[in-house]
Amino acid sequence: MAARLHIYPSREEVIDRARQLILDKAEAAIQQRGRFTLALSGGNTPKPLYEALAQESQPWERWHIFWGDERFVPADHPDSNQGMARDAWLNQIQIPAENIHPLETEAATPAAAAAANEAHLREFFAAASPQEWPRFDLMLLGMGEDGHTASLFPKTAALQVCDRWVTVGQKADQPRLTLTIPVLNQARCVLFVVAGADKNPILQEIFADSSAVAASYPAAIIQPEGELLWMLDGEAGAGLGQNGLN
Ligand SMILES: O=C(O)[C@H](O)[C@@H](O)[C@H](O)[C@H](O)COP(=O)(O)O
Repeated sequence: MAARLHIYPSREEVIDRARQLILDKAEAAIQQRGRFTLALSGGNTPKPLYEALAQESQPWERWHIFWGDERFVPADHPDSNQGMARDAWLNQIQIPAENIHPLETEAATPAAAAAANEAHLREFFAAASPQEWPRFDLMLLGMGEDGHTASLFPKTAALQVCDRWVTVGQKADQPRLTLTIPVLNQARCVLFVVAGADKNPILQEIFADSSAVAASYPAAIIQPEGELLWMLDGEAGAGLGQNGLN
């Protein structure tokens, strides 16, 4: 499905629109399937979104929270994506502990952690065969200045992994855990939330350049069968047309 791109004047409005979209997707998923499976992104951009969600009144017992990626650090480490989302949101709401599915980093090595987390996901999604893929209701993603998303960094081996659900990403010398491209592309809806002028050059390449280089950026490789929505603030989206949301 083609990307729908919308550019909002301010970062605050992007966060508010993203919040509303998440609530809309949650309501629909719960009505249709009895639960809402949401995978979170890390970094700085989504923190105010998580803080806004902490103010909502929702049937949290129907929500299941996952992460698209995680730094290979303990949950109480300042770099932990899990830790950031718990502090900003999950510790403020009545959600059953078993509904929170972090990418655990307790294994001895990143590869062992990737395998252990994949086993948990396969059990949750009741995957009957190795060829099955999980279908998250909503995959929330950010994008780095280099075009990475989740912990899928340009020119890394993780981009070639197409037979696993979870693999090891590599940011320079920092190992990470990340869902793989096939898993991201299986999501019913992928929502990129990107803000700031520093992201504009790479967005110009991704959206205004049909070259193979632009298509090679990890964020550009995310082409789900379901919905693909980009929500940008004015700085990130400067010079880009918009074809999207009302
Ligand atoms: O673990 C992470 O850091 C994220 O999952 C990563 O993919 C993030 O979305 C981008 O790096 C953008 O980060 P900012 O929002 O901080 O710019």
